[in-house]
Parts: sequence; C-alpha cells; structure tokens
Amino acid sequence: MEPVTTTSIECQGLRRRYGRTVAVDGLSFTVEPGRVTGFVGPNGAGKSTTMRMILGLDAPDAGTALVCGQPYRSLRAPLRRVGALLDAGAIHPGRRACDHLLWMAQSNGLPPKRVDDVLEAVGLASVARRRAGSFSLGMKQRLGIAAALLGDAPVLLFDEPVNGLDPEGIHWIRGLLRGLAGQGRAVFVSSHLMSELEDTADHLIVVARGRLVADISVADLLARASGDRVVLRTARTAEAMAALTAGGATAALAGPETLTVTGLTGERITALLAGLPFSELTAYRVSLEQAYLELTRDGAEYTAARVA
Ligand SMILES: Nc1ncnc2c1ncn2[C@@H]1O[C@H](COP(=O)(O)OP(=O)(O)OP(=O)(O)O)[C@@H](O)[C@H]1O
Repeated sequence: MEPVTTTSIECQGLRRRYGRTVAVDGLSFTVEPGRVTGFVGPNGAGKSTTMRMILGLDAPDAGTALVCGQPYRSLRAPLRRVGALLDAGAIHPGRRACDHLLWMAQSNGLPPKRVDDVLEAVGLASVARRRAGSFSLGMKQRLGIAAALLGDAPVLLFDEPVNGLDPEGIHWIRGLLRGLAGQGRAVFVSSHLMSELEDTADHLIVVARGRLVADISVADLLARASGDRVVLRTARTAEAMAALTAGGATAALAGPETLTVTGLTGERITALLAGLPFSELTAYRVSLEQAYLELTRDGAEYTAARVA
C-alpha cells in the first residue's frame, strides 16, 4: 500500500440532479483512513450517485469530491489509489475471471502476480479460469471485490457489497472489511440496511433524500442510545421496582421478569435489592438499527455529534 499523506475521501457540498430529481443535495462528509465508514440510507437516497461522483464517473452540478486530496480524474495510477466495487454484474460474461483481472492489471501497470493474490484473497482461485457468465451472483460479487483489491489501494469503496452473498459470504466480507481498515485503509461501504453494518462499521454517514442525516461514530451512537440503562432479570419485578424507585432510579417493565433501570450504577442497584434474588444484571445493549431509530425518532438531524 502506498503511503497516503492526506485524508482519504472528502466531499464538500456535493450536488447532483437528474431532471427534476435531486439525487444528491449538498452532501459534505469525510471518510477517514483506518476505519470502516458505513454509508447508509434507504433506496434512492443518493448513495450510488455519490460514489460515482467520488470515482469521477458522474460530474457534480456543484461541490467537490476529493480522493487523497485530488479529484479522481487527476489521480495518476488511480487503481493504486482507490479500489471500488460499484456494480458486480458489470463484467463481460464471456471473459474468464482471471482474464478480466489481468486486463485491469495490465491497463493500470500492475504486476500480473496481483491477479493470483486477489483471486486467492476472495476465494475464487479454484474457478479463476471459468467465464464470468457462469458465476453466481455471490461469485460475481467476489470477483468485483477482487478487482477493487487489485491495486492494493489505500482507499476502498464498496457499493452494497453483501448483495447476493450467503451468510457465510456476509461473515467473510465483514472480516475482509475490518481487516482492510485494520491495515490503515479508508473503507467506505454502502448499505440500505443499518443492520448489515452491525459489527462492521466504525463510523456512519447516514443520508436520506440526498441529504446528510447523521455523521457519527458507531460507539457514540450506541452509547447515546443505551444511556446508563441496565437490564435486570428477576422473578420479583414488583418488589424490585419498588426498591429501586425508592432509591431514586427509574425502573420500567421491559418483558416478563425483566426490568430496565436508569439512573443508578450496577453496584447501587445490587445494594438496593438487598438480597432480592435476580438472575442477570447487565448493561443495556441496543442494535445499531434500534440506536439509530431512537436518536432520529423526532426527525431531528443528527450531525452535531460528529466524531473526527
Ligand atoms: N442516471 C440516472 N438518471 C436518472 N435518475 C437517476 C440516475 N441515477 C440515479 N437517479 C435517481 O437519483 C436518486 C438517487 O439514486 P441512487 O442510485 O444514487 O440512490 P441509492 O441510495 O444508491 O439507492 P439504492 O440503495 O437503491 O442503490 C434516485 O431517485 C434515482 O432514481
């Protein structure tokens, strides 16, 4: 990987319209190296359009998108700077997997050995000589990922990379993305489902109708949503609730034999229960999806908590 001296991807005031549709509406964000940044939003939110503008495949009506400090089109040896998976289906069906990659490598001045390396990395080495047209959607997805990895680039973009992958494939790609970020690369990955980024993303850029809704670290999002709530499991909910409320906590029934308690530490709760039997006392954990929904319930934008 080439050393990078500038921040990896910087978008400033990006805007793009198609006829009457404003696909991207003044989007500004930065994708930092060394972490997986999830790019989340419902279908049609403008994610692919943004990625195409970052990659110089579409021109913004306003604003700028820089990769390693430069517009994509002015990068020398762009494949060595940024690898991308946009549309896994965009491969000539008659071309063998290895030839597809070899052609990309040669036209970008990369050693042919890289082809073997990336085919191995994505688990397609044994089918390297098969034609792409015979590949399943998941195999095409892996081939697209191999192409993105070819230039050993410090910046990587993946548009909906889990599409077509089975559970084992999804598990694999999570590990791959985390590994790439762990090597110091900037990994930018889109999804229309928050849950797909659970255990993968460190940071989230959330968009809706072309606009930025949230720019926040996952840790911060989860911490804010979880608050200082703890989960208490006990068969004696009524007594526990009375004791905890008297001790200054807010306790609510969250299910059979389950209370959520806010406002007290675990130690204090244990003390207040004064020997009342309980089977569990743990920090309240929310899913990424839940956390996001809780924070945006009132429709407020959530960009203030940006963590650089
Ligand atoms: N080439 C185009 N011509 C016309 N409209 C387009 C074009 N590309 C995108 N759009 C429109 O721009 C909006 C944003 O589309 P985009 O594909 O960027 O969203 P997305 O967030 O990637 O959605 P998805 O999750 O479905 O891929 C949509 O309303 C789409 O119909």
